[in-house]
Amino acid sequence: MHIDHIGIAVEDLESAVETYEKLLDGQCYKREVVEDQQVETAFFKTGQSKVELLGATAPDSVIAKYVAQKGQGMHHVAFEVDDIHAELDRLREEGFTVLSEEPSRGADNKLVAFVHPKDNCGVLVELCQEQDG
Ligand SMILES: CC[C@@H](C(=O)O)C(=O)SCCNC(=O)CCNC(=O)[C@H](O)C(C)(C)COP(=O)(O)OP(=O)(O)OC[C@H]1O[C@@H](n2cnc3c(N)ncnc32)[C@H](O)[C@@H]1OP(=O)(O)O
Ligand SMILES: [Co+2]
Repeated sequence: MHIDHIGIAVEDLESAVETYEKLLDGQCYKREVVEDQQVETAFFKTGQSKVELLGATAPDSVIAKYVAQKGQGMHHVAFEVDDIHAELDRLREEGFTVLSEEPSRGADNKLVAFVHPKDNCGVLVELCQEQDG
């Protein structure tokens, strides 16, 4: 298991991309809309991990709700795993609240699922697994 990315909720994706291009002295290498999550993502490489900027694509997106309540900032940490189904079963058995029955399609050709922040010392955790093809 390793940290795949940190997710940062932003108000205005264009302006956040400009800021992070300056901050990290590098280009955003990928932009992708993920309809299931009602977000647009912008990715930056930082060594073996990534920074994922997240802008809402709809007023009822979880990102719009988060930014309205807490303002822009760190939204989640994502751990890449080899077998997301096995890992979710293990976490359920340990008593963690997994936020969906099944993983769904995330950005960057990954399957993703989330664990409630109340179980992780206030941090929303994403698990992700590379999909074939
Ligand atoms: C692009 C796809 C994918 C990828 O490939 O990387 C992504 O990253 S998608 C990212 C966006 N999607 C998600 O976050 C999906 C999972 N999240 C959820 O299901 C919800 O956001 C939530 C975590 C269940 C919270 O939703 P809800 O219960 O409706 O929100 P509330 O506003 O009522 O909050 C309840 C409680 O939880 C605290 N909270 C909410 N979000 C976070 C957060 N990101 N980090 C830490 N804490 C969070 C919120 O403050 C409330 O706390 P209390 O007020 O103390 O009750
Ligand atoms: Co993410």
